[in-house]
Amino acid sequence: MNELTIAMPKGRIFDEAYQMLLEAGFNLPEEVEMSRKLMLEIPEEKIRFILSKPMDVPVYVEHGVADIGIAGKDVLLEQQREVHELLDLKISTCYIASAGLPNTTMNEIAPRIATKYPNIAMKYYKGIGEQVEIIELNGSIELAPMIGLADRIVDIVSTGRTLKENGLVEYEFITDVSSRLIANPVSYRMKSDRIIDLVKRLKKCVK
Ligand SMILES: Nc1ncnc2c1ncn2[C@@H]1O[C@H](COP(=O)(O)OP(=O)(O)OP(=O)(O)O)[C@@H](O)[C@H]1O
Ligand SMILES: O=P(O)(O)OC[C@H]1O[C@H](OP(=O)(O)OP(=O)(O)O)[C@H](O)[C@@H]1O
Repeated sequence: MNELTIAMPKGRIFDEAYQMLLEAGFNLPEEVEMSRKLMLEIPEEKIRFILSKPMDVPVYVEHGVADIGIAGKDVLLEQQREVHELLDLKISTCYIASAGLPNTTMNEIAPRIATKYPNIAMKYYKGIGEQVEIIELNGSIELAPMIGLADRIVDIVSTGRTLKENGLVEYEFITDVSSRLIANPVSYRMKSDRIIDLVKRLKKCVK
């Protein structure tokens, strides 16, 4: 049996994704002590996990150092990497929307959009025929309209709490997001038995 290297996102997605693998019948330690270890070997299952930043999962998979990975659709849409998307796990669901201060219109000449997702935002505004200036930020995106840096933000909404607590309102829904199982195209051919088995088992656990 081939060994499978799985790139797992640390943070929000990890627990749900790991739980799904347990439900799919993989013999993994129930309590993953969240040590500082970035690589976890599970010899009984011939699985090795690498724990990475969510944004980096597709990088490891595209380069083939991980055979498969679990990544948010937001990250996949933003990066457009050469990976196969095998299954929608329907976990860590949220959506991407535009938001801003209430009752405001966008500056007509060069509206400014703050976001962690420059490609998604640019594609969206191009699609609706708006020419915008993108301001890329790495977090706390909601600050941008509050302090006059941008007319709108394009960001993830889950409960809506961050928008609300910062006095912002949602303007346009852009796209739904959930976590996906992705594979390196070469691994998919070379380790097809293992990967197809994994997909079949996970498919049964999708809720
Ligand atoms: N409320 C949410 N905010 C952000 N991402 C969410 C949310 N709900 C689900 N997700 C999913 O989780 C992923 C981000 O996970 P997480 O927040 O752990 O990482 P991150 O914010 O990119 O990492 P870091 O803050 O460590 O740089 C997203 O790519 C998205 O698919
Ligand atoms: O609708 P909600 O449930 O409030 O979730 C949405 C918020 O969560 C994420 O931020 P995160 O906590 O990752 O912080 P950061 O982007 O500032 O790092 C996202 O960028 C929103 O700000």
